[in-house]
Amino acid sequence: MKFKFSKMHGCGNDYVYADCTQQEMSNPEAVAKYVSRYHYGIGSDGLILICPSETADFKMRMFNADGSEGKMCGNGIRCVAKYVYDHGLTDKNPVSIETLAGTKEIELTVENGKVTEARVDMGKPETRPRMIPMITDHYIFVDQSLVLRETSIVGTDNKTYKEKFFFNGTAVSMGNPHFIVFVPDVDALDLEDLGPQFEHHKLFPEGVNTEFAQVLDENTVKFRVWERGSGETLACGTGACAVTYACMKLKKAGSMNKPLNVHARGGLLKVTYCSENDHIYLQGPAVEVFTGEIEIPDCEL
Ligand SMILES: N[C@H](CCC[C@H](N)C(=O)O)C(=O)O
Repeated sequence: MKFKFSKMHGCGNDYVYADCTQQEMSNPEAVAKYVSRYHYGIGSDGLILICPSETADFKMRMFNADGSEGKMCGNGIRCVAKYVYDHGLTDKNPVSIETLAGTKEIELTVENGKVTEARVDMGKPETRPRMIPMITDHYIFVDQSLVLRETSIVGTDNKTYKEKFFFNGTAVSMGNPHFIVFVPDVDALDLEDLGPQFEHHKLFPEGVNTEFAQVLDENTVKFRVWERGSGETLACGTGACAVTYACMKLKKAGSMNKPLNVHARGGLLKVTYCSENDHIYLQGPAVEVFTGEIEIPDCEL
């Protein structure tokens, strides 16, 4: 199977993008696994398809490195908007893109005919447990935060994890599930060890993206992320929005209608909570690195 692709990233959260406006791709789950392998494929956090839509200008389908389909991708949707504008598929600005988490509107910043950054209306954050989804039996809430105390957990992958860990976190959905844990020093964490324990915790029946956040001052927070289906990535757009909402809800940082500076390992995202419509707005760069064509042996699919 052969297809043309564009390699793009938002703050280092990189995906392989395939233009499927003329022809759909069969078994994208298998393609996502192949292109994400860092030494045998192209190397990426996953695959994003740009598809036609009956209800919006375009549709985005995103697949994590393990082939699982995500409902929304904040860094990815900025790159989709850049792709369709730069490659002449549309001259609209703003552009609307349908996702499994609803249709999003993206305002483009254009310099010399190319999109350099974009601002996404990410919609409303959701914190009701059953909407995350999160099963909160046997857990307690402490001042709106969820306190996990486990002697040992068996994950949804039936592995038994760490004898004891204790975290105080907050769950927010941006159309996909996030659990935000505030820590004193994100750089001191061993995410390879911690990440899977949250991702596969029975508390989250559909898995979870986990952000470890460190407040630097009232206008600045930094975070690392262990993404569901992709592991640690250099940035997570929906995660930055979830972190911003958690910071405001717990009065740790940020203020309404003013951008919070959210530093991911791969770059800076500016996130604003608008009190007028309860929507969160995500602003950040979108970069096309190179284009190419790849032939994937049928035996790999
Ligand atoms: N791993 C996520 C999808 C990608 C989100 C992230 N890359 C972003 O920029 O929002 C999930 O399965 O819900």
